[in-house]
Amino acid sequence: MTDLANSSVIMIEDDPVFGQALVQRLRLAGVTTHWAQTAEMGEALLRRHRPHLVLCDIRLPDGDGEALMVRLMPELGGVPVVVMTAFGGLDQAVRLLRAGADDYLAKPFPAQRVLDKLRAFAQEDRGTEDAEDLASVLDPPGWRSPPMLALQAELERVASAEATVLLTGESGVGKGVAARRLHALSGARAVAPFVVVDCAALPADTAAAEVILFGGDGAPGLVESAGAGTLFLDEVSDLPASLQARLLRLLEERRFLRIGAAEPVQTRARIVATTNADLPARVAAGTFRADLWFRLSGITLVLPPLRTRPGDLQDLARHFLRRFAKAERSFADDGMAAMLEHPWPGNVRELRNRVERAVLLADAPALAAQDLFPECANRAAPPSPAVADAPGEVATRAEPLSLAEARDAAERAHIRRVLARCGGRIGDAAGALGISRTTLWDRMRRLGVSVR
Ligand SMILES: Nc1ncnc2c1ncn2[C@@H]1O[C@H](COP(=O)(O)OP(=O)(O)OP(=O)(O)O)[C@@H](O)[C@H]1O
Repeated sequence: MTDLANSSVIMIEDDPVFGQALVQRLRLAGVTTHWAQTAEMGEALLRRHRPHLVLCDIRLPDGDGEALMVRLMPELGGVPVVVMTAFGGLDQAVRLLRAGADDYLAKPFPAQRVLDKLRAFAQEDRGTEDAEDLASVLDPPGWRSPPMLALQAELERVASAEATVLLTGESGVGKGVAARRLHALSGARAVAPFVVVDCAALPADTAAAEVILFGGDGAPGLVESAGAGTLFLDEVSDLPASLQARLLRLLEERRFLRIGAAEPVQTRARIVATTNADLPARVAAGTFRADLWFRLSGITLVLPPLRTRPGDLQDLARHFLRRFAKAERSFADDGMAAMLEHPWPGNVRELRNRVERAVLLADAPALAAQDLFPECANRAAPPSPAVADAPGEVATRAEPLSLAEARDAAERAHIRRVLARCGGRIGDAAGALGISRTTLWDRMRRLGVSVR
């Protein structure tokens, strides 16, 4: 991935001027950049996307970037985190490095430094799974059931048209994958860009959002960057009212105005939007424009929930197992039975996360129900294995653990398990844990874990 066209960054930065300049520069380099201006928005973005790099400012209007990162880093699965500090924030940056962040940049810094880091991290092969997911766009696993074959046929039918397509379905069901599949099927369009607009993450400030979408100050926006490709409006129901009007005009006239420009620009991009919200209900409630809904929903394709596709579930589970397991692993009979019974409220995303976690935590080669659904095992036989693994210190105490103690105990137990699985080899364990060797040593020292 030294070519940055397939890479993505989530940036959490509240300074509109610095943030916008950086976003534009990264996007010009072909990096898909999601920008959150608050800690809350950043957390929402990180729960939905696995970027190749997280850039996080330390001071945010609604909280502390340090606390946010310390809380989320364990869930990021090895995605590198680079902290941005203003003058005077060095102490916090150092604390974050100790807590597992990968690097820091002291502001102001040129955008090129971020691009260099992206390349360097990519060479360390610490990228995330989304790029691999893209590879499966040509033949998506778990698209064999009758409803998915019907969806595939519909995508093929509408692929070469220009018409706007709306993809609906529950969260995590694979709407993003379907949008990429549509793009890949669309002939000449497939070699043009596929540009993602994360509608939920556009800045609340309309002018700033308009610059990102339509461009300004001589720089193109996302609509223009899509060229003759696909403009993918993810979670379009989250588009603020002011931007709904601009989008409607774009759909009707196929033209837009760069901010501050006099001449409109024509777009040849095809628009594909997704939503997991009930848009007609939003229209009825007056929070989504009826005319925009009408324009968007001409061709609406619905992705069925995973619980209605048991055959696909098995295919997908095996796909994720192959992807996350380095050694030979399988599903135990009770593991597969439990998966077939589970209602999968988080759909394919939940399945992916459960298999990934089970591969890392389970000791036996065959993943059992308790590895895939540890919350059920814990309910049946408290205390949790993670806590019981930390002898004396916590398991025998009568009063409840503080959050920090519980986190340390779980982390300590997990590091011990992974180290044991890797035969005590620090490099392998760090790789499996998605952290650097230095970070692992540091954590082991702090948590009192030794290599036996
Ligand atoms: N058929 C598939 N093969 C491999 N991975 C898949 C497949 N379908 C979905 N995924 C993975 O599941 C996760 C969720 O998929 P995706 O983002 O497309 O869902 P979504 O319906 O757009 O979710 P949301 O509405 O929450 O944005 C992603 O990591 C995606 O790569």
